[in-house]
Amino acid sequence: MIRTRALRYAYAGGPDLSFPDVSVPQGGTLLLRGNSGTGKSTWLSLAAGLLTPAAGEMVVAGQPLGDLAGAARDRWRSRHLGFLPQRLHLSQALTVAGNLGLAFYAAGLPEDGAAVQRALEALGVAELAHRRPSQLSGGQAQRVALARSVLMSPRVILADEPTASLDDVAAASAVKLLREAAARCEATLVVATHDRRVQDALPGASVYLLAAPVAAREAVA
Ligand SMILES: Nc1ncnc2c1ncn2[C@@H]1O[C@H](COP(=O)(O)OP(=O)(O)OP(=O)(O)O)[C@@H](O)[C@H]1O
Repeated sequence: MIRTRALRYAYAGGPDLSFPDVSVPQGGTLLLRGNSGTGKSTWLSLAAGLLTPAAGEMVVAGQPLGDLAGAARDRWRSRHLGFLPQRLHLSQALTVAGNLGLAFYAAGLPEDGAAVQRALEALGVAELAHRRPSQLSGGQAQRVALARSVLMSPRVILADEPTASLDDVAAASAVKLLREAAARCEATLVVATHDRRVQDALPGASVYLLAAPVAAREAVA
């Protein structure tokens, strides 16, 4: 589950962002919509505990994030959160399997090769385990990154613009994979996007529309 109340974030020298209150049950789907610059990536970073809000409360997978700091926050993120970033951040120095193994390292857990294999199989990319990320197509790399994000059976999966620069067929497939991965983990799924196609592919999602920050709205007026 995810619940926020009166959430705000202010970048130093940047806009003051206010977010609508959100409430999604465990296993539910949240679609964060909004034009470029409305704060979608910022909201995801707040939910991941990578940024600390200027004001307000955020509870993610039952954990009030304000109660966590430092190492405890990093441990919580590594164990309970799956993150599919817009830029996939796969290390070219490692194989596909090695990239997934890093998730265990980050969580302070011994590497579980069988779990890596299972995650790759579930996403249909097990035969790519020994390749380098540079040897993958865009769609294959996204599947690998998704396998990495669900490796720990997270309580929450955050996806940032998962359909950016994909054609209609690939976009529908990316959203379907995300939905299926979330269902397998019984995770809450959050998709942040300005892509209207995603909403059609996520029937039943709670939709929250982010508005432009106040300074930007005044600049347009
Ligand atoms: N590090 C930063 N310092 C100052 N301002 C920032 C910083 N990062 C983001 N911003 C500003 O905060 C606002 C929200 O940015 P954010 O990246 O969260 O939006 P977004 O909705 O994810 O955009 P996009 O769809 O283009 O990725 C924008 O006005 C952006 O310029």
